[in-house]
Amino acid sequence: MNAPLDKKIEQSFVTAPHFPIYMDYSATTPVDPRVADKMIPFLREQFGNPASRSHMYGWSAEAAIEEARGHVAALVGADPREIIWTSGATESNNLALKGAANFYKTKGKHIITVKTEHKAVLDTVRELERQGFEATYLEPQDNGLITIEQLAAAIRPDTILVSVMLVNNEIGVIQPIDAIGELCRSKGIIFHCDAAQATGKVHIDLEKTKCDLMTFTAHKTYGPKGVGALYVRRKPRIRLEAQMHGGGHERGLRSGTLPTHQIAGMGEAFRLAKIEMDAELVRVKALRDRLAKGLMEIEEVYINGDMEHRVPHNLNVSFNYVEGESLIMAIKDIAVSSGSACTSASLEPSYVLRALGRSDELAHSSIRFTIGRFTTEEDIDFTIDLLKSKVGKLRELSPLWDMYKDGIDISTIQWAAH
Ligand SMILES: Cc1ncc(COP(=O)(O)O)c(C=O)c1O
Repeated sequence: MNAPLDKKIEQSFVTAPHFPIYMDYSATTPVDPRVADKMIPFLREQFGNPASRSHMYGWSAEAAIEEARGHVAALVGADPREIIWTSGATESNNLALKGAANFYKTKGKHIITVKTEHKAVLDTVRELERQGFEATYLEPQDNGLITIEQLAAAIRPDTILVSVMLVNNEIGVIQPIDAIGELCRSKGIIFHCDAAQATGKVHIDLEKTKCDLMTFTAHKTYGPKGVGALYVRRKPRIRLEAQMHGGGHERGLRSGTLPTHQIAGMGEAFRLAKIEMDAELVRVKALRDRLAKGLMEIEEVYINGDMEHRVPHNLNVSFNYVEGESLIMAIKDIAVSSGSACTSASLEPSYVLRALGRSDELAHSSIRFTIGRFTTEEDIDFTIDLLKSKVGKLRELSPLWDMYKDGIDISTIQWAAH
């Protein structure tokens, strides 16, 4: 099942003598060529260590880093001094959650998060539980969203930290972070938000939104992999316990020599996102609507997650009466994800779709289409035609589909146990 990667690539070339159409933008985005151009000088001439204070090499690297910090801050309405560089969203989530929990543990030991968060939050909270913290995992409604009433009901006198993501990586739904922020602030609780999937897709204004810690990563917004940032609010001031010790970089919060080329790339990616976001949202929404309309022409197709409170880049669809693995194999001409890419090594149905109340069968037969800056109308039309044809063919082989067509209610059948 888990063939080595070179074998998988080789096999995929056998069936598809070209790279498939990329529809997996939530796993990672291509690096925008303008971003790559911005990075190159820092790998060549301007290779200095930004912490070198005594010569031009260091100064020019430091200037690039501060410029990039300004671009990241500007996209989200923050002060540049509130941006701490990290290696990506996983590290930012770890620093935010472990850092805040440990700094404020004398105030209380209760943390609230949501069952549909990314593993970088869930596993970090689990680790904190092992260290003696207590956690509540909110169950989303069947549209993938939590309500403010649910959160209010879960808050206890010893709650110190709430972590709710902005945009879900599997279903693209947008959680109500303004209301969450208001509630947390009124109760004196720290609010962390994983916004890895949100930058360039949702307007973020941290001057207005009462969020204390926010996670970013470059590689979901046309920047390079391996670089991210954590927003740490200054007013009111949020304190963290550092998780990485060493040279005292980033005001002691995250030691380690800064990767200038990566950071310059993230800055450029976020600068472009700010300029181009509004036009891009309109274009991507038109593409997503075209895709949704085309796929809904197929019988027994269900969209997962709320369609209104959702980024236009995501369409997560369950194809009933089709075996998920067979479907993925049949549509190798497009690069998509079944559930989250981060968990696709396992064949477990997506925990996010399960949390929405989808049956294992429907969760298994779901495909996440995620599109973006370089997706074209031709890509969308190709995808619709491919899905129509392959779903039809797979259903021709399916006894369950025959039964459904004969009007038999499959849920009433008593299957023999093996
Ligand atoms: C919501 C969310 N959080 C965190 C991560 C991890 O990000 P990174 O790859 O930058 O560590 C991802 C990426 O899959 C994500 O989608």
